[in-house]
Amino acid sequence: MEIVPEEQPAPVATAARSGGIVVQGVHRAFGSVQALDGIDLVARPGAVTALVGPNGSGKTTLLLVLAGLLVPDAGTVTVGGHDPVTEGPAARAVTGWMPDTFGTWDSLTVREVLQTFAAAYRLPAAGTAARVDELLATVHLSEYAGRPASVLSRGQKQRLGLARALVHDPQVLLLDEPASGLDPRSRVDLRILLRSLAERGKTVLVSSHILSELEEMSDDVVFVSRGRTVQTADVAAVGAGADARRTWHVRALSYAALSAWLTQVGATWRPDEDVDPHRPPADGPGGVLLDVDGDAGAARLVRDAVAAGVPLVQLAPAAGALERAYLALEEERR
Ligand SMILES: Nc1ncnc2c1ncn2[C@@H]1O[C@H](COP(=O)(O)OP(=O)(O)OP(=O)(O)O)[C@@H](O)[C@H]1O
Repeated sequence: MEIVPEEQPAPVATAARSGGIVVQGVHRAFGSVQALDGIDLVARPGAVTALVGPNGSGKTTLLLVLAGLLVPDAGTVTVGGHDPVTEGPAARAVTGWMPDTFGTWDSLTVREVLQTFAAAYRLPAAGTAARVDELLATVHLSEYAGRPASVLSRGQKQRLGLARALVHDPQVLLLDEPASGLDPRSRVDLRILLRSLAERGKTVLVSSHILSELEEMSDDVVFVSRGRTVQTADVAAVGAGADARRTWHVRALSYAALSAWLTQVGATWRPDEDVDPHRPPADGPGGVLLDVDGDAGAARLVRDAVAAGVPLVQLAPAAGALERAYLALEEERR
């Protein structure tokens, strides 16, 4: 039985004990580049945790450490209750890993790729065929089962990589940019699949630059920069900054009426990106970007615009909550 010292903070101890991920003070350098510089992270079982940070901030390096493919220079790591360095086989048995790029598996069919991984994880041969069929159906590759894996498109390869990561029904799933190359339908499928895995108690850690997508599927978010964690947050709480001043897209059936009214009431606005500021629509529809104080301010805007006869058709935040939080953090760190 694994013993977690009592003095550890509650979320850390819980995540370590119950099949989550715990990273504490991890360092890893490549020559003179300090890719991880004391990073900390907790990913809970039963939740999707988003790993967010600029290019080169250490996300892939961290995921490689968690997958047991890179040895950290310092710090401690627990994945599904095991240390990937000292308990490699046990950690790998509970970990599914989807890298951002794949090899080509030149001589194997799509089905054989999954059979090979099933054998590597020592799944009982009797159940393998059914498991492989189930996974191929999950990632919508059944019709490609007999085709060489090397001829798959980029997005299809991503989906095969996801099936590969799931082959042994791992407790912990590590996904590096899983949505890149996926078409819109496959992105929705990915989101639904990751949510359902979390609901089954799995620990899902996913890195991506598509913040709107992460916002829809994640429970927690860990922002990293220069190899360190800069903030950890509950995604719902990030979205709850309802009082903050932010930019909205506002669109009306008459751009002229909208812009004239906003000017008259002294609002801070500018033409939206699809409007040519030198030739604004004279009597057609069009939109503006408008700075408004909080959700209450947006509600007042709609009320006043309608009362003034402006034919409003759309009011939407110009960026999602996660994107705003990310940009604000980046701004702070400049
Ligand atoms: N094998 C390597 N050899 C040398 N430097 C490396 C190696 N792998 C990563 N690095 C460096 O470590 C830093 C972190 O890289 P990493 O790939 O972890 O970032 P990332 O956050 O995943 O970036 P991206 O969002 O662009 O995928 C970068 O400065 C990168 O150049």
